[in-house]
Amino acid sequence: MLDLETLWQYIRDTFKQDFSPITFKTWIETAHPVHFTDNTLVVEVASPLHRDYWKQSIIPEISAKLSEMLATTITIVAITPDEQDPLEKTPEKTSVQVSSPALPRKNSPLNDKYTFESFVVGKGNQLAHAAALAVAEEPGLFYNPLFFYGGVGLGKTHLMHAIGHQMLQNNPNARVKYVTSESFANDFINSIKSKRQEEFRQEYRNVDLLLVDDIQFFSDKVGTQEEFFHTFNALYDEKKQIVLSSDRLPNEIPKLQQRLVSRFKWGLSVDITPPDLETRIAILRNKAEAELLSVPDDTLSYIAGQIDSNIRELEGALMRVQAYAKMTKQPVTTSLAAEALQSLNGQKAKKELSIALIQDKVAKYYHVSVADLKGKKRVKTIVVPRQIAMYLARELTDASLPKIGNEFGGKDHTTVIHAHEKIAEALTQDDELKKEVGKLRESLSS
Ligand SMILES: Nc1ncnc2c1ncn2[C@@H]1O[C@H](COP(=O)(O)OP(=O)(O)OP(=O)(O)O)[C@@H](O)[C@H]1O
Repeated sequence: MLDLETLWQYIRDTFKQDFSPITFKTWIETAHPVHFTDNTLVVEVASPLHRDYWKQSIIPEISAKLSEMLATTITIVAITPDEQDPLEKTPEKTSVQVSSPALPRKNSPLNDKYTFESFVVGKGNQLAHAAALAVAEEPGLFYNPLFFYGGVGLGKTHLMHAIGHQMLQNNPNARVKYVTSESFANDFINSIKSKRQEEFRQEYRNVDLLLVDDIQFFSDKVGTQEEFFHTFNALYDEKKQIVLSSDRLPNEIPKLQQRLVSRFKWGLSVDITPPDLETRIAILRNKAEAELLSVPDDTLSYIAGQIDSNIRELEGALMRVQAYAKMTKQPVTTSLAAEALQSLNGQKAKKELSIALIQDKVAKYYHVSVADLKGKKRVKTIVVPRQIAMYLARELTDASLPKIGNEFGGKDHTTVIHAHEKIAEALTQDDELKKEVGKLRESLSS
């Protein structure tokens, strides 16, 4: 049976790919599903302007897509917050639906697409995948907490949802809660404002599995960290499974309390690194199959060769090729893919010269962390890579000196000038350094 949450998630997923990010953000992200009864979906939109646009443009698109995919007609009605929900027959219902706004999200639903079945295992994520599966099968037993870390768009969220799905499949009564760290923080703050802290605690502590995504956003949030510390302890003591994700290791998250850092290390921390070409091709093939697209193998290889770090971008590229083929009414071929991705490559080239990328490459090359490059440590093993990264940022980007200083943890522009001079000078004398910087330059321009 199709329910409101599943249907809405489906609509969001589909249109996130079909619409441009700005369209998606403006029209879909601002809307909320209200009711789904008798094949009629009521959606609350932000304003009369939104409603009119929905009527004219969004509803016909969604309806067409839904009837194609579900082989049934779904009527969609858009209303503004001031308008009466047409499906609401009794006043009592109002109080059920529009309960106090204090704790708006009870349970962020899991994304149906993010399962173990749809996850392609390769070198970069093998360990993370195995740990995820172990935790899903035996929650609270092996690795508690399980901590995923790694770059953007590499499948951390996907694996977290997969754990949730698997656990529910094994035990449909399991209480699974997935939130981003920001939702956790918002819920916590709202609970204080509305004096519902007890309710908040019940919600977060009476679960069998708590998944908290992107916990790097806890940095700086002192009160939230305090509350999370107690949530963590309560769950841990009850042997309930905790799974966390971040773009870096716990001890690299700025301003994360030491006691949280040490607790996060109690279990297993496992990183996810960018997939190799073979894995990228396999991911694309899976995606093409799931979306019922027919894409020749050499075209999949071509697309996989174009984007080598972020799987979200990789999937986006495939969708772009598909949309381009549809628009120009041509079959998907490698040359068509090359045409479709041309502008993307332009953007990529620009992005390759971003300071963040320079920092990333330099950090990896010298086996230090990006946090160290941005930090204040004065040991030589960090100072030299930091100065090299600043030098390259000055040489290879158009960024101003203050901007570069800012990107290095808020340093003064004179520090950047000093670093640049120092390395420029050293390069005239030190052949080894010259070689290293040459290699870095090369890797940044490839
Ligand atoms: N191994 C994989 N197999 C199939 N799909 C994958 C794999 N890894 C990532 N994806 C897909 O790539 C997209 C991005 O993944 P996800 O959102 O999980 O990344 P993330 O690491 O959580 O990123 P962020 O740091 O931005 O939160 C998703 O659509 C996901 O399904």
